[in-house]
Amino acid sequence: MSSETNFNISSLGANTFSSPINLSKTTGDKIFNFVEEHDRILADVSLESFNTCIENKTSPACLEKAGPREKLFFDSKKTTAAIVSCGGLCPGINNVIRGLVMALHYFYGVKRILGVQYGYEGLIPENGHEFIDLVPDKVKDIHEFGGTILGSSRGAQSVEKMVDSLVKNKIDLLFTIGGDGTLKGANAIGDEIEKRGLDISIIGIPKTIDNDIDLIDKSFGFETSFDVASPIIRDAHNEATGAFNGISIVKLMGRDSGFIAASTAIAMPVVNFVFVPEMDFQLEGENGFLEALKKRLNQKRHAVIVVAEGAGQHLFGEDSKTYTDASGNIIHQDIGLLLKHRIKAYFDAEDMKCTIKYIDPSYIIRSAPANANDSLFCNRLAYHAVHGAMAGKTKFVVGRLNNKFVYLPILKVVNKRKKINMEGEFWFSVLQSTGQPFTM
Ligand SMILES: Nc1ncnc2c1ncn2[C@@H]1O[C@H](COP(=O)(O)OP(=O)(O)OP(=O)(O)O)[C@@H](O)[C@H]1O
Ligand SMILES: O=P(O)(O)OC[C@H]1O[C@](O)(CO)[C@@H](O)[C@@H]1O
Repeated sequence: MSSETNFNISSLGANTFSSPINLSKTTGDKIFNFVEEHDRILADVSLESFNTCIENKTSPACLEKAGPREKLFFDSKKTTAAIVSCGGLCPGINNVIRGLVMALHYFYGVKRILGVQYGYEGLIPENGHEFIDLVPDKVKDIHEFGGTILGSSRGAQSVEKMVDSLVKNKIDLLFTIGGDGTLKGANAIGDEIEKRGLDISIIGIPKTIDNDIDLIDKSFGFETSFDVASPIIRDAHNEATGAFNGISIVKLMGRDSGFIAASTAIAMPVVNFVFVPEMDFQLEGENGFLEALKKRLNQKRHAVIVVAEGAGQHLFGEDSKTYTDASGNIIHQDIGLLLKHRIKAYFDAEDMKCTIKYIDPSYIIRSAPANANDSLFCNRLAYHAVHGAMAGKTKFVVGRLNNKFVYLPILKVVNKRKKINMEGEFWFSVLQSTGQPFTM
């Protein structure tokens, strides 16, 4: 940022709370200077020391605690904010949008807040998606609905054109709500802004139902996903017990990480087998899954199987064609259907009667409204995102880490995906709950 003007929030008169908040009490006396902060996090802290810092739960000195700052970089009277949501849907996006608008409007008095429609596409004028004016009245009830009132999209857009659009529309803050693709995009926009020497802040609010964003404790919407999946598993169990050798297969989302499938299995402990992308398993052979399933049916006469969409892709063979979406993400083949067919063929060959039901509730789960805990979480994320933005920070994400809300450089969380540790105690809890063999 070129200018070093610091606005003191109490002198802005922007606070509409009836009793003014004593910011120095809530923040301590630390005053952040935009340029120094930016350089310190992105240049001076190596990934290695950053990671050590994260592992050090007692005093993570290099992690910057989120929250209001005593001095602000942006003058709220002249500030324009924009919000964009990209990638797949996820419970809680509307809560985040609502939280951002409310915090910007009521806490800081930012009156010009623009909603960008249909993801990054909406920042390219040729696409013809108009901005929406976001005011408290417009967003006050949107937490009741799943999805995103702004719409979303996948697919590459010109970073230069997006920055041109930010400049043309006098946007000072861009809040991006999305997964690792969106965050990489946000960082690229931030780089272009830096190259041009502009005073625009780019903020990321990590969104993915898969919970695969690295470092942070959890992403919003994840908890709702297994909350919504749990009664579906209960019903799948009813289907399985309703037939002799009844088998229910439920496919849940999880492109690269199986957190939804694994967490659902623990939350609704009627699941007998879980398959996640992180695991290797065989269908055939003495120690393979089909033998284990036969054993289970002979003992209990029913079985419930939960499979993450990215699991078992090796079973399709190396020659099988892979498809990608508009953003280049792999679209996995239908593992639920493959399991159904292979199980049926196996038991036919064994001359063993069975009834198989295959249930795929993926999109129903993803488009649900946030549960209470996620609603609370989304609100907190939005609140902290606004404070970091108004203090002049850029190219950062807000997230909860070791139970504290912190600001992290975008680049640190998109380095790799978070995955289930197959040697870790979380996975052992899954094995304990399902009773499935350690290896198959
Ligand atoms: N390196 C990048 N530079 C610029 N834009 C990017 C980059 N990577 C991804 N994007 C853009 O970010 C947007 C969202 O990406 P993507 O479709 O992969 O979803 P996502 O944010 O990863 O969410 P989900 O977890 O639902 O997949 C797309 O418009 C995509 O083109
Ligand atoms: O079909 P869509 O909307 O492209 O999204 C599917 C993908 O979205 C995700 O939920 C990530 O947001 C993945 O688990 C899944 O592969």
